[in-house]
Amino acid sequence: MRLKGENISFGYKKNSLILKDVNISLGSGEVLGLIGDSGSGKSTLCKILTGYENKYQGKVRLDAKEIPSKGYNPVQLVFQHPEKAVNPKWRMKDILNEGHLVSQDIIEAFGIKNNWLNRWPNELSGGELQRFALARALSPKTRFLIADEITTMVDAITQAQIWSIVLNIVEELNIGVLVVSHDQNLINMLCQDTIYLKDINNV
Ligand SMILES: Nc1ncnc2c1ncn2[C@@H]1O[C@H](COP(=O)(O)OP(=O)(O)OP(=O)(O)O)[C@@H](O)[C@H]1O
Repeated sequence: MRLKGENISFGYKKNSLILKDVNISLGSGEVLGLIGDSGSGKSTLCKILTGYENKYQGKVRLDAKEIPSKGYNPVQLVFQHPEKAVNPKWRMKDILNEGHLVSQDIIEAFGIKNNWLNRWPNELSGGELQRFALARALSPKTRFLIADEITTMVDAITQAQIWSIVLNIVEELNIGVLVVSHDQNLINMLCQDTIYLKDINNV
């Protein structure tokens, strides 16, 4: 399976593009890096690839098809701020199992402790919350993971731990991953290939 963005152009305002004719292609089981200056549109491209932003020009295709707009999204986005991706009025066990019942294997792989499950989101650290966000995103129905600065908020040891867990799971499930980061060393360590996004308004 292949996720492709073809000739993607997008601007938040009329006559002011942020992305211009961007092409990106990610296959099952591949780990692709996306690097670029701050403001070059990396997060915007992530939202387009996952269907959260749909007023763009160009095509996003999963094999030859559009990403389904209803039901489970096989292209899952996890971003830098897990606290913004969860309902603050839900307990962690409900957040975790919102889309599907997350397997015990995945819960254990992410080191999610039993006593975290009854807590509210504001009772966990950013790194702990991110483990929940990733555990629920890596469902058996997920085909691609768009990882937008997912470990920027944690220390180097936790970063290495989280990525090692993610890479094991995506390998097992043959999921393709887009790794978005400012950190060239991290990208070099994780990715087989990298694409660079230029800030088209600052060249
Ligand atoms: N909702 C929005 N409305 C208007 N402009 C926006 C919106 N979101 C982002 N932008 C602008 O679009 C540009 C690209 O933002 P984006 O977050 O995609 O960049 P980025 O490459 O991910 O940046 P960073 O590395 O700093 O996170 C920036 O100039 C930003 O100010």
